[in-house]
Order: sequence, then C-alpha cells, then structure tokens
Amino acid sequence: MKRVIHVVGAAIFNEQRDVLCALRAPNMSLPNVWEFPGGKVEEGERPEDALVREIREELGCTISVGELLADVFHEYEHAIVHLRTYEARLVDGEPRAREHAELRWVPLQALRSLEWAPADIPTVEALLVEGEAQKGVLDVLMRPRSIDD
Ligand SMILES: Nc1nc2c([nH]c(=O)n2[C@H]2C[C@H](O)[C@@H](COP(=O)(O)OP(=O)(O)OP(=O)(O)O)O2)c(=O)[nH]1
Repeated sequence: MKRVIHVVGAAIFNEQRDVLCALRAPNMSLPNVWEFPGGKVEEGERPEDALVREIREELGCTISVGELLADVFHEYEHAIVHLRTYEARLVDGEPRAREHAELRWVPLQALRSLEWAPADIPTVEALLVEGEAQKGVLDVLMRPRSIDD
C-alpha cells in the first residue's frame, strides 16, 4: 500500500477575485507544474493551522483561512496525496516566492491555461464552478429592473 500524504493548499484571492498560483521549482518533487501554495500537515496539527504555517514559511505572509473548496485523493507514483484546498485571504504582508520558481495572480477564467499538478485539476474545476455561480448571482443583482420586478 502506498503511503498517504496529507497536504493543504490555499486558493488566495485578491480584491479582483484573481487567484494566487505558484510554480513548483525545478529542484522540488513534482517540478515545473503549478499548484496552490501550501504543504504537508504535521502529526496532530489542524489542517487550517498547517496552512497558515506553510504560507508563512513559503510566501512570508499571513492568511486567514476560509471554506474548504475541494477534498481530493490523488494517486501518484510515489504516494497517495490527500489534498485539501481552502479559500484564503491575505491579512498581513505581501507574498514572495521563497521556494517557488514563480508566483502569479491569475483570473479564474485563465486557470485552465496553466499546467497544474495532477492532484489539483479537480480543485481548479471546483473553483471555476464556484466562479460561475458567483457570476450568476452578480448578473441577477446587476440586471436592470423594471418597475414591476
Ligand atoms: N502544496 C501543494 N502540494 C501539492 C499540490 N498538489 C500536489 O499534488 N501537491 C503535492 C506535491 C508534494 O508531493 C506534496 C506537498 O508537499 P510539499 O509542498 O511539502 O512539497 P515537497 O514535496 O517539495 O516537500 P518535501 O518532500 O521536499 O518535504 O503534495 C498543491 O496544490 N499544493
């Protein structure tokens, strides 16, 4: 049986609803693919606390962790990754790539154009579905109203 690695990722949104995407460096495992920044959950650690810790270590900033967006098990060659991705916001500092090759704010509609770590694909799809739902709500709110609406 392959071992299961518990990993948390953060979909950090800015005011324009762009998402912060991180490119894994050539020297990392799973090199040169995009991911949501985060990392492994330690024994006995709450996933939300692990995420705040990992983002401080990797990006040098502080986030607040919101709702769980996706909960995915993906079987890689080396292990099974249990990846939980949470919505998050910056509360202090600016993200800097301390370990990644690049950080990029990406509009939701452009997410599919990046080459993602395989475990992240269902998460990207979940984000797009949520983005569409929010757009639907906005369309209704912004629709011009007639007097008898
Ligand atoms: N942080 C993060 N990891 C992901 C994502 N998708 C995905 O498959 N992974 C994988 C890559 C790694 O195998 C594992 C996370 O471990 P990690 O971020 O601590 O990175 P690492 O493998 O470089 O760490 P290490 O083995 O050198 O200790 O989960 C994702 O969106 N975010």
